[in-house]
Amino acid sequence: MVIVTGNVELECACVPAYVTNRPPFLNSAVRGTTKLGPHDLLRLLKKIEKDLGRTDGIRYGPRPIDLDILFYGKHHINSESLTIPHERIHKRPFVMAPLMDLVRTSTETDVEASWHSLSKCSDGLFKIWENLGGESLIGKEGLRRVLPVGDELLDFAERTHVMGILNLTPDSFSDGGKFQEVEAAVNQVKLLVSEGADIIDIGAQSTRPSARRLSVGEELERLVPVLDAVMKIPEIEGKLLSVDTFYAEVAAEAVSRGVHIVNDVSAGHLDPKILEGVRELGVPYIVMHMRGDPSTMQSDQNLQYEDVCKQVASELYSRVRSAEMAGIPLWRLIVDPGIGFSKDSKQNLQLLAGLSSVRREMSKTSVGASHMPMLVGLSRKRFLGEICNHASPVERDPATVSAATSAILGGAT
Ligand SMILES: Nc1ncnc2c1ncn2[C@@H]1O[C@H](COP(=O)(O)OP(=O)(O)OP(=O)(O)O)[C@@H](O)[C@H]1O
Ligand SMILES: Nc1nc2c(c(=O)[nH]1)N=C(CO)CN2
Repeated sequence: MVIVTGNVELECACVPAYVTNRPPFLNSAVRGTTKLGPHDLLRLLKKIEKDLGRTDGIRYGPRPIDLDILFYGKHHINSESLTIPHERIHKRPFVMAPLMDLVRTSTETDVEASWHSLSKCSDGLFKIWENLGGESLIGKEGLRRVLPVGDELLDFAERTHVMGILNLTPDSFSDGGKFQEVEAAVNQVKLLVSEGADIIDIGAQSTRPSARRLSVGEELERLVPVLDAVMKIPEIEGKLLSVDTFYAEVAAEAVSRGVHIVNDVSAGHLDPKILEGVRELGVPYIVMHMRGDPSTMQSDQNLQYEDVCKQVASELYSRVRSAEMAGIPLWRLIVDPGIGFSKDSKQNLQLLAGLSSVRREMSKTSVGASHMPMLVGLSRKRFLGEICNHASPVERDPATVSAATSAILGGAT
């Protein structure tokens, strides 16, 4: 397992260290496995830098890309051309920040444990990060956590973004049937944009428990004409589009037609090709929590939780990990607790009221997972009516209802 860090020149991201009269840089870190030895890996990185236009220039000076090896397994290397761990990790917040997102809190493997012991501080990487200023540095001194999407770098910490939902499903439980006609769908998108939507999510497959599963061909037949028409309207300029699909082929077709984000309610479970497909597409991926599939998600077994927040957090994290292992970097993932998917009304409320505890639970496994943008889909879900409905059979603990309501109103994500 190796960790490579890189930064590319950008219009806006982090203020660079060392040389300040150059444009800001986007910094990131990835972990992966390689058959290359450390020096061969360095040679490959140098070749990539060169292929991307880097020429020999001033040390620490401007460059289109810089790739460094931070760790290489448990190895400690000190040769003329290579020092591992990289000598300056501990001095650089812009390296430590993305590195911390990768390091798990419980060191599950010898290799990860060695990264802490090889670092220049006997208390390990977490202490180094804390000494530099830790999480308090984010948002200051030019250091921002961003999600690259389309031509933009979204800073989800800045404000809550609103997603408008367009269902092209005649059998959908909410607005089913209304927007089959392209024109009606386009008008609905215009309305959503005028009402403040930042992202438009288009789905052609119903995830209702009793819905018949559409084939790839059927889904595309519903989706493509609308998508093509929506892409042409001026109102969509500057907005993001996501496609709600669990099929790799639908995701690829939608992205080729201009969609920016793939929203997969199955988090990779329903089509074995989707994780790899999304990796190749290089777009953000919404990983939603659900047990089973839409036809089994509300079974008694799938509704069994001892602590819904804890279990959703840990099951969601394992999907995040699978996505990462399939090659989708953490910075492209958006997590979603899956309100209404394998949860009953009480569990939906507990989850909504406990969104911050979902994050806390995730941070116990991985610092990075706790910082991911979080999507919460509430639109017209049945349990919302039950919050207000006094005749509801749902057991309503007033504190839970009140916390859930403020989560909804306050944009807790
Ligand atoms: N862990 C490492 N990763 C990458 N390069 C390394 C490492 N250790 C030593 N080097 C050597 O450092 C040399 C200069 O690297 P590079 O051009 O990336 O420097 P820089 O970007 O100016 O500084 P820095 O690497 O501190 O960001 C490389 O040619 C390489 O031989
Ligand atoms: N990510 C995500 N996708 C969805 C959701 C949801 O809550 N989250 N709800 C849906 C139908 O209700 C359909 N699609």
